[in-house]
Amino acid sequence: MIVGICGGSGSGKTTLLKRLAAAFSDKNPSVFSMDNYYLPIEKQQNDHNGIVNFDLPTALDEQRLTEDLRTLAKGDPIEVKEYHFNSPPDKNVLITLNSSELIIVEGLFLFHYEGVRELLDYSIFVDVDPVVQLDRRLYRDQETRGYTREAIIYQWDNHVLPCYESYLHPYKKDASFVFRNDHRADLDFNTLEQEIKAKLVTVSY
Ligand SMILES: Nc1ncnc2c1ncn2[C@@H]1O[C@H](COP(=O)(O)OP(=O)(O)OP(=O)(O)O)[C@@H](O)[C@H]1O
Ligand SMILES: O=C(CO)[C@H](O)[C@H](O)COP(=O)(O)O
Repeated sequence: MIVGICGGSGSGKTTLLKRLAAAFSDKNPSVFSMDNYYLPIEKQQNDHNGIVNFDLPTALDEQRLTEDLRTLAKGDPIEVKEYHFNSPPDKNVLITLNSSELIIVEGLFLFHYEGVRELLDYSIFVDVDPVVQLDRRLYRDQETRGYTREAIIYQWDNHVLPCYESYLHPYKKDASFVFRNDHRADLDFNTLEQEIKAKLVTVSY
């Protein structure tokens, strides 16, 4: 069974993925991020001001992501290069990921990529106030990426928000579960866990 976690930047996709992986540790789930499929910087598109826009579906290798998910769904292992924003592509570590009866993947464009969407047995949309998301992004990008506040706000207004409107929000209504990642997160997590448990009984590869 493949569970896909989608949601805006800083909404809490990775946090939810880790929490689900821990809750279903008895299944030894395969977990990974769409971020591993970012194309190298020279293949990224610039906006009208010459600033790289990482928030476009073309920023990633959609075909390879789709093929890898298909391979995992068949029960075969895949090899992926783990993506780290600040490290050059040749420094990214190649890891082998074994398949499992439970595969959990997170990423911005999972629902937008049609081939990926069709492979998902269960889809989760992580929903949180955009003000909170921007706060988290300001913290992350200043602390770990060394961006200025001005650069982060520019990216937010010109790349991240338009991306949300075009490639994320339209799919929210069709998600199997909308996870409210605020004071209701624990409540929603309990419901979500039960739903996935029930679904696991009906879906198997
Ligand atoms: N329910 C929550 N309460 C408080 N903080 C949270 C919650 N969920 C996530 N966070 C925090 O918000 C930040 C972003 O979360 P996370 O990394 O999971 O988001 P993401 O959608 O994967 O985005 P990114 O790829 O930018 O990290 C992290 O610092 C995480 O610890
Ligand atoms: O920073 C980026 C890629 O590294 C992109 O701008 C994207 O918005 C990140 O999304 P997320 O916060 O969900 O990883």
